Amino acid sequence: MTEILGAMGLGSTLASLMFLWAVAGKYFPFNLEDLIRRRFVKFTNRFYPYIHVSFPEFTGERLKRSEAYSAIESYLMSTSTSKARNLRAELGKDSSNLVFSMGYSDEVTDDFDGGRVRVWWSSTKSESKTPTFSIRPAPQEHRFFKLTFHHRHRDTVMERYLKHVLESGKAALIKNQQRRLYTNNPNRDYDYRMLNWSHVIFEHPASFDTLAMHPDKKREIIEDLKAFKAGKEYYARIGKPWKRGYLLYGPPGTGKSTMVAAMANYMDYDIYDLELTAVENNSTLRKLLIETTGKSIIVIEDIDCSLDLSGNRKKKEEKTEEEKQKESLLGKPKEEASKVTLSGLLNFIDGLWSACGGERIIVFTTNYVEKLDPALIRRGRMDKHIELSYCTLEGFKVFAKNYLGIENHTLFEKIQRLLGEVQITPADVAESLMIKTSSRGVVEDANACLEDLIRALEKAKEDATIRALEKAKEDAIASKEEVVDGPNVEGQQSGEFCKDKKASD
Ligand SMILES: Nc1ncnc2c1ncn2[C@@H]1O[C@H](COP(=O)(O)OP(=O)(O)OP(=O)(O)O)[C@@H](O)[C@H]1O
Ligand SMILES: [Mg+2]
Repeated sequence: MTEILGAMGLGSTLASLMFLWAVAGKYFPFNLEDLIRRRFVKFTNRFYPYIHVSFPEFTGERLKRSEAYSAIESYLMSTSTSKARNLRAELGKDSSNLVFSMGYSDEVTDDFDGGRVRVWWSSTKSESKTPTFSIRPAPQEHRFFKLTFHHRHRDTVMERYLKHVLESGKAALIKNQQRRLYTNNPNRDYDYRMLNWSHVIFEHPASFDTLAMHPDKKREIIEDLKAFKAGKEYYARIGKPWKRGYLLYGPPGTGKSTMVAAMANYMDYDIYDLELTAVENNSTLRKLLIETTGKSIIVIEDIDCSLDLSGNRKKKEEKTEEEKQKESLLGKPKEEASKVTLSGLLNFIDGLWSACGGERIIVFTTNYVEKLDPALIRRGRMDKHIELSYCTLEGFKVFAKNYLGIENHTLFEKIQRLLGEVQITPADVAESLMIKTSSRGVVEDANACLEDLIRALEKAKEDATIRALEKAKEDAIASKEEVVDGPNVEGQQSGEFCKDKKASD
C-alpha cells in the first residue's frame, strides 16, 4: 500500500494534466482526441494503477441502510478476524460465541481467484461538519467501506469478486445474525441520530407446534406463509410489492401475540413492534417504514385502541383545571398527541413507500374487528383474516400433548363436553394445565392438572350462568326505564376496555 500512497500526490497532478488535455482535446479532430485520451490514461495508469470503490452505509439520502454495506460487513467478519488488527466484537447467534468485525481505520487484504487477484478493504468513518447554528445538534457519522484493486483486475472484481462477496456476506448474515425484536422510539424531538428503532434479541419460543388451534387452520396458515416466502418471482410477475397483511382478531388470551411470535420463528424473520401512539405524525411513520428491513414482520397490536374509526386519534381524557394551569406554567406538555391519521396508516400499509425492501409481513391484532375501518382491513391491505377464538377440543389436545405429554385420558370426554358448553380462553386452559406444586409440596401429575381444568371449566360455566341471569335482569330494568325516559346512550364499554388495556400494558 505504500506504493499506492506514494503515487497519490502524483495522481492529483496527473488529474490536472488530464483536465488540460481534455480542454485541448476540444480543438483536435475526434479520432485524434480519442487516441490522445487513451494514451494519456494508459500513461497515468502506469503511475497510479489502482481503482477505488466506496460502499456507503446509507443509501437514498441516509434513508435506508445499504444491503451491500451489511453484506460486505458480514463477509469481512470472516476475513478480518485473522488479518485485521483493530477489531470490534459482538455476541453472535444464540449468544454463545463472539463475532468479530473490522474496526474503523483498519485495512485488510483479500485474495481471490486462487491468489491471482489481490484487493484491499478499509473501513472508514467521517463526520460531516454541521453549521454552528444548525437545528441538528450533533454531527452525523458517515461510515463506508472502501475497496481498492489494480486496474488490470477490473473485470474480475466487478463481474465475479463483488458477486462472491455479496453472496457470501448475505449467507453469513443470515447464519450469524440473531433475530431481533424492534420497537419504535418515541421521538418527539428532532431526531438527528436517524435511528428510530431500538432492538433486543428476539427469543420467544412459540412455534406452530405449541400453538393450540385446529390442525386444518394451522396448516392453512403455514401453507400461506410458505407460499409467501417462495413468492418473490410470483409477486414480481403479477406486479405487486412482495408483502402480505394478516389480521389476527379474537378475545383477549386467545393467542394473537403468540401467533405473531410463532410466525416470526417459522419464517426466520425479525419483528418490528410498532407502537402507533408513540409515532409523531405520518411522515415519521413513513420514515419508520423505510428503516425496516426485508424478511420482517411489522406488527401493530390492538389496532382498535390506537386509531379511531373516523381516522382521528382517540381523544385524550379531559384535563382538570389544575392540570391545565400547570401546563400553561410549564409550557408545552411533553406528551403531545400523535398526529398519525388513518390515511397515513393506509399509505404505510400499501402506499408507494411500502414497496421499499420487499418480503415484509404486516400484522394487525385486535379484540374488536367490527370496530375497524373497512378500508384498513380490506383484502389487499390485510390479505388474510384469522380468527383466534375460545378453546376447542383440538386446541385442548395440543395443550395436553405439549404440557402433559398425553394424547388420551379418561377425563378427556368430560372436558370435551364442558368445552362445548362454556367459553374458555386458551390462556386459561394453559394456566390450568401448567404443572404446579401444591401447598403440601407435591408436584401435580397429569390427572391433577386435568381435574384443575375441569374445576376451571365448571367455575366458568357457573359464572356464565350468573352473568346471563344478571344481564337478563339489567335488560328488563333498562327496557322498563326506556319506556319512561327514552333510549340510553351506548358505546362506552369497548373504549373503556382499550384505556384499561393500554394502562395495564
Ligand atoms: N392458541 C394458543 N396456543 C398456545 N398458547 C396460547 C394460545 N392462546 C393463548 N396462549 C397462552 O396464553 C398466553 C396469552 O396469549 P396471547 O398473549 O398470545 O393472547 P392475545 O390473544 O395476544 O391476548 P390479548 O388480546 O390480550 O393481547 C400466552 O402466554 C400463551 O402461552
Ligand atoms: Mg396480545
